[in-house]
Amino acid sequence: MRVINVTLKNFRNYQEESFQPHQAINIITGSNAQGKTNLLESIYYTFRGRSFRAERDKDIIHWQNDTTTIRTGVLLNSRNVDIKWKIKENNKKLIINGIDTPRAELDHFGVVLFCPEDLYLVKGSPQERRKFLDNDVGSLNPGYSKTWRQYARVLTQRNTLLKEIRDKRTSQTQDMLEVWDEQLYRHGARVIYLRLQILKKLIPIARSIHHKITEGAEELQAKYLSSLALEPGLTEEQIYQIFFKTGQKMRPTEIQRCQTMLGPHRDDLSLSLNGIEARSFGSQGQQRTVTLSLKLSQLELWYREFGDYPILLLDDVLFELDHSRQSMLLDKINKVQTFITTSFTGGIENTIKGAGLLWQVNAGNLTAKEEL
Ligand SMILES: Nc1ncnc2c1ncn2[C@@H]1O[C@H](COP(=O)(O)OP(=O)(O)OP(=O)(O)O)[C@@H](O)[C@H]1O
Repeated sequence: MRVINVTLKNFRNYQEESFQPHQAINIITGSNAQGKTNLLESIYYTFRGRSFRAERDKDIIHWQNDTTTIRTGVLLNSRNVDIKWKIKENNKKLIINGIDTPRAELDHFGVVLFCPEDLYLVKGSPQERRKFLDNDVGSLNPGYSKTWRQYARVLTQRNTLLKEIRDKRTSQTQDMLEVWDEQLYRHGARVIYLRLQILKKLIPIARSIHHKITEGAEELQAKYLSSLALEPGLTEEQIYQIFFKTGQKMRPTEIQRCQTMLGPHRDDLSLSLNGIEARSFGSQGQQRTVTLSLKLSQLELWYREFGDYPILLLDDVLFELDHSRQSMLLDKINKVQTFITTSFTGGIENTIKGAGLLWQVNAGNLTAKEEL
């Protein structure tokens, strides 16, 4: 998969910009606050239909305008695809090859992002790891995002109903709750099942990459921690049955607390190095390496599943890695179209000679600086 061209109109500080990236490595350089990350954000938005850092779509629209468009030409399985997003404050439209298209069509386009905030995946709260499960792990199964959205909708509605029942503000009885429970258990079991299926393939790849990066010094262990008591190897139906039984017992407490206490929104991923929890005991460098192994394993698994590599976006992270990790990363991505932002190239131009293009961003204007 490859981005052939990008045209931005009123996207962040880009009023009108168009460029044809290199098929391999694109290094986007420039001083602080010029628009390097904005550029990566536009590529990420193309494939995910949302930003990785803006809470609201309004924030990505140029301040003096009310609409932004991102138009991206992509080569996917030898087919040219024209993806266009037209985004207003409260309304966005996806047009693929000139036709209005549902967002789910994008599940077939792969993008992996590695940015400084990803370090929280190891050292942050369980919520950060759930973000990883939903955005990164989930993207490896077309269909996951739809299931997750269905679950999230049911969860919100159920929590509202729990509160209304507790406050006796509703004539709806617990029968109504049963309707939501059924949907919660069904969608929730599917979310957990899909997560487990993907992790079963992803974790061994991450372990092997981590072993290689650390030259055998560290063994990475990753384990899904569920709020339900789950044995390994369960079917989706078995997970549903367990969710149903445990959920029913938990109901009185849930009404009291107005909260759904069990389900994938309460789950976590445990990450350890040589048997020691990476979150509390890993050094910054070790935590960064775990994140790197997990990101690289996504590239690899995407390739195994779909026969092609996704697009890789590295936002300000390459130069935070030590020299051997940088080399390992550059070595792994030689078949992957990559966009790297940095305000300091650190001589990388010499390492990747012949395999890319150096770009310069200045106040929302992008120019190709030199062929590497
Ligand atoms: N909606 C918007 N409209 C216009 N300009 C915006 C908008 N949102 C952000 N900007 C501008 O974009 C610039 C920041 O761009 P970006 O985050 O891409 O910087 P960067 O080049 O990656 O910087 P750094 O090296 O510091 O990370 C800032 O100057 C900011 O004022």
